[in-house]
Amino acid sequence: MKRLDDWFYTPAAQVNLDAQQAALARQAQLTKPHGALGRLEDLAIQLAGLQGTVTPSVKRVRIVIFAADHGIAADNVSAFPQEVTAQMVANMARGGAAISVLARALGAGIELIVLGSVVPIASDPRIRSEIIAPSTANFTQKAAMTDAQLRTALAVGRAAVARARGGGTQLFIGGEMGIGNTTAAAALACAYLNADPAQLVGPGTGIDSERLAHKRQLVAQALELHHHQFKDPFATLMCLGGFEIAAMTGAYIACAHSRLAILVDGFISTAAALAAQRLCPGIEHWMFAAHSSAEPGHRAMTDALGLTPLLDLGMRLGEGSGAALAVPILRHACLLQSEMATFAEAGVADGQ
Ligand SMILES: Cc1cc2ncn([C@H]3O[C@H](COP(=O)(O)O)[C@@H](O)[C@H]3O)c2cc1C
Ligand SMILES: O=C(O)c1cccnc1
Repeated sequence: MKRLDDWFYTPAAQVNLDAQQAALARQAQLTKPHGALGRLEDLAIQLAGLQGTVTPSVKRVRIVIFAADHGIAADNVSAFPQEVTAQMVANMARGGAAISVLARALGAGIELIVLGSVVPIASDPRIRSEIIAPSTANFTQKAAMTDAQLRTALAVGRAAVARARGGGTQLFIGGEMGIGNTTAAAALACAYLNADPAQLVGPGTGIDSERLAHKRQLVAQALELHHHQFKDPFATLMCLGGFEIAAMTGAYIACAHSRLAILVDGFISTAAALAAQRLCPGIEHWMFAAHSSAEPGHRAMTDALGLTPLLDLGMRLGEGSGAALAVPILRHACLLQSEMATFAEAGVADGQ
């Protein structure tokens, strides 16, 4: 049952406009032609507004990976078998996944949370088990999850942000692992954007054109089955989402409530961001889009959120990997804002 006083409907915190204004003024005094640092200037100014300081910092980065299996995987929508979700979580715990390498290189903290797995995950202190069910239901037949399951998933994300906040995190990255989740993400994108599966459903891990046509057909079938729910963003997420997508949605909303900047990764993360924006208005001001995913349909979502991706490396991995690669850009934007000399300090003549 929808209750408007539920925490996830609370609008995002207001950005600190005074800090943003002060950062803008400082940019004009730094020893460079006005605007010469391009988007790095905008990033520093936005971060100043989010962190409430003229000298923002994103030294302390937290990456939280949410993993879960999907009922829709039974319909052959991925190039890989469903067991890969659990196998990749184990790989992440051992430090061998792409995101493990990137997190190490950044000195970023990483947390692994499993919300649903068809393969039992061995007890491992590096993996947090928040199992809701082995997988979501197949959304071509019924709602992917129940109201209670969605609330639990959202709360798992919120709790992860509370732990990150407690550790002094300055930038939050959500990553995901879940075979079949590009189908769920595409279905969500179609529902929230009222778009055609032909435009937004793509090959994910790399299926051929015949299976892609089948994947589009399944999404169209799910949209037909659940369309009467699409006026309600919560019910839309319940019908079409995944546990990991919903947890990421909850995490993003908690960031926007607790004044924590969000770096959004690729296709699946952006679907979670879109869900978050429909539940929690204004959250897009707390977000940066890290990169353009090669998955077609990503662009429609970043456009709808009003976000311009920082990188375009042709990546289509997920795990938070594209976001990790964009961290140095944000870090350097902050360092330039904080450490460059002003014209007055350096004795350099200012321009007009
Ligand atoms: C080895 C491997 C590592 C991954 N890391 C992220 N994904 C990505 O691929 C999956 C989504 O694609 P689809 O919808 O086609 O299944 C997700 O788990 C996503 O994070 C991976 C996929 C595989 C196979
Ligand atoms: O951009 C992503 O997040 C993505 C794209 C394809 C497969 N897995 C993840």
